[in-house]
Amino acid sequence: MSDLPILTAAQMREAEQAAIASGIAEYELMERAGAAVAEIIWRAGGRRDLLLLCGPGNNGGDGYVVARLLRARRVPVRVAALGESRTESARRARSSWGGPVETLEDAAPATQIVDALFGTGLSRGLDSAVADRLRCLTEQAAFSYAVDLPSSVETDSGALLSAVPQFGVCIALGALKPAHVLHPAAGSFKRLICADIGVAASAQAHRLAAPHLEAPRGADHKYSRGLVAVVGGSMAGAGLLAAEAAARSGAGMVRLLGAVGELSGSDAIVRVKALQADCVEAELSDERLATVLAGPGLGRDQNAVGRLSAVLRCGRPLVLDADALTLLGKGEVGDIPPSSILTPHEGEFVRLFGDLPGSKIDRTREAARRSAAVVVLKGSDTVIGAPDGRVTVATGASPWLSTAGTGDVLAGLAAGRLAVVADPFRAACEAVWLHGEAARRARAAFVADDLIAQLPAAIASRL
Ligand SMILES: NC(=O)C1=CN([C@@H]2O[C@H](COP(=O)(O)OP(=O)(O)OC[C@H]3O[C@@H](n4cnc5c(N)ncnc54)[C@H](O)[C@@H]3O)[C@@H](O)[C@H]2O)[C@H](O)CC1
Ligand SMILES: [K+]
Repeated sequence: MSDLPILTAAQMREAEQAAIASGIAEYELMERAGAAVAEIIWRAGGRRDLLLLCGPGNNGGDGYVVARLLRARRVPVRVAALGESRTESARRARSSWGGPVETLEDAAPATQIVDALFGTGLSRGLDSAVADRLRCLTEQAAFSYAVDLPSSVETDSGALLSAVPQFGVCIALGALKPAHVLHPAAGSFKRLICADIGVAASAQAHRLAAPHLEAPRGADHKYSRGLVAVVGGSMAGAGLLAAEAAARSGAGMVRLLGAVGELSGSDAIVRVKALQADCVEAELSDERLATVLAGPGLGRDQNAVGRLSAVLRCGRPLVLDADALTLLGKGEVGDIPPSSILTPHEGEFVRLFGDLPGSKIDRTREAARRSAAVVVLKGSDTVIGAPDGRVTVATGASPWLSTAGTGDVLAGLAAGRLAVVADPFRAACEAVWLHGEAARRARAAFVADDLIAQLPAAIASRL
């Protein structure tokens, strides 16, 4: 998996303009885009009959290039257009096609369908007749492709501006856009391919890539590999899940602070009785501690407030999750220490940061800037933001992860990786990737404990 750049529509236009300024003609970019799309379709579909739906802008222009190139390979191609072409490049591509152009209403279905109606220039939802026709034709095709983006998705937010059919393949041109990684738009295709069209795209946002992990060195010992303290609480099972994940994250040692003797679990986890804030404070004064995690099963009563306050004062890099985030959102405890990792779900995020504007990427980036912490905004599209503006988005997470305790596992993993690598953004990225990989390996109908069992293999796969 590569860390592909993610560009907004405006950033993509800038990159395109820079390419044009460097001497590549705009029409040449359209030819490259069309050639990349045609090649992908040709390899998968060969000479199966194909219907191209072309819109009025440059996305439609790409479509006419695809039509011409596949016709040259003797694919039976038909083209249906939504009105006249409105850009110079699109008119040139249409006249180079030179073949018949049907209307969308009259076009008969085909084995393969290509949606080149709208790309990054879509400004509003499709008219209902157009959306209906696109859905019907796509559903009747055996192979379906969206050029750059499925028509109807908002490029920068991933929102659906009108109903979108399910496409087989989406071919992103030049770079990924937020809609390729953010839901619901990212759920409107089964497979995503990013085609290189020779436009250099540098971005602060990337798709999360598989990490490169390091094995311990010969001279390492349990403290040099990272000592993690997990501050448990009234719901002891959640704290134990997090501690178990931290213990299998590559860290050297895990201490679970809370009630002693209530739960089973790995004997490698050192249980320390620490029910009151002063006991927690004393335990967290250990100089060897690399990271402290608080939140899973912490509770929200006055005792929890006291213990969390001790955590926030302890001066170690923190991972804060669940109840810790809720208490922080209520303003009942101190501020978030810098260099922490916060792992909110949507509800916790809104309680902490309010209703921020923009896409999930924008909101996460802004929250990280405001809190000076790494923010992991969880979901089917988990976004990780750093205070300096870097963002990664994890795609393709197993829907089976929507089960109790998986958030506790992620928080424990983040704390463990933070203890190992001492860099909160890197640790958060590694934790999210390993969590997704453990879920992939656990396959279906798993519970949170099963993810923990998969962690050593997930880590071994990246050494
Ligand atoms: N960025 C690149 O490097 C390259 C991009 N290519 C392709 O170009 C499109 C973007 O093209 P653009 O002309 O800006 O926009 P669209 O084709 O998506 O459509 C704009 C067109 O449509 C009108 N419009 C918008 N919404 C609607 C609507 N709901 N109903 C009707 N009409 C609508 C709008 O007014 C414009 O007229 C990008 O995605 C790539 O596919 C290149 O060809 C290669 C380089
Ligand atoms: K499209």
